[in-house]
Amino acid sequence: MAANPIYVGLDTPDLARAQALGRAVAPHVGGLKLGMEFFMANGPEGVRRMADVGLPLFLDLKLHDIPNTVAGALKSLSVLDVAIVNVHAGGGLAMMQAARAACRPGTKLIAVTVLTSLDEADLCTMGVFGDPAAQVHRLAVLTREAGLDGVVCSAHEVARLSGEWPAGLFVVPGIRPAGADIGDQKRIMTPREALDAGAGVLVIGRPITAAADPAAAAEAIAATL
Ligand SMILES: O=c1ccn([C@@H]2O[C@H](COP(=O)(O)O)[C@@H](O)[C@H]2O)c(=O)[nH]1
Repeated sequence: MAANPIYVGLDTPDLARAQALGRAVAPHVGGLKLGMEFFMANGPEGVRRMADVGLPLFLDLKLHDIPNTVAGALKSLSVLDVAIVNVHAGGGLAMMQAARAACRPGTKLIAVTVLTSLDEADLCTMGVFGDPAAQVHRLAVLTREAGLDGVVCSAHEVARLSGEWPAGLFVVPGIRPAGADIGDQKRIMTPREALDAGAGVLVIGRPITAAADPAAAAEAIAATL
């Protein structure tokens, strides 16, 4: 999608910190990802302020509700010129179709399949049995049927999905440079491996934002790609 596939996850409620981080890493990345933590604190105006950094924005709100409600949320968000927005594929086909119809033209609409913080044992506790890859695949097929532009998945599933859906956008979190702290992520891969597997966007948060020098961390990761 982007020449530089790195989107930095700015998980902070602090607008000034998000702006400072965004400006610091801007020369080394392709976009910025704003999630619930940022949006709950700063709202649409915060997103507009982050647009001033001059990079494409991924608004990672993971909308998940009945079709009418998700469509309404996307209509409200359509005042924002963001590159990517998302819903949860677990909301079902009708919800994703309603989201597609309501999404601002020009904004890529993608769906989260199985969170990268979940492994096979976690899925088992929710009554989903077997390798996460099977559930990711089921939800990606549903997402494509609904007419969305791509999915969020881990790097472990992206090779199969990108082979079957050549035009799809594959956004991959759970990215960890070798030796980095894993934190709460479970299905991880290095930036280089994820890119080679078929990722279009690499979502990288703490390995960059928690580094002593975020710009240097972003530059070092970009140099591996
Ligand atoms: O399955 C998913 C979907 C979204 N995320 C988001 O990506 C970043 C990852 O941050 P790290 O600090 O690199 O772990 C974070 O904002 C998540 O909300 C995800 O990790 N997995």
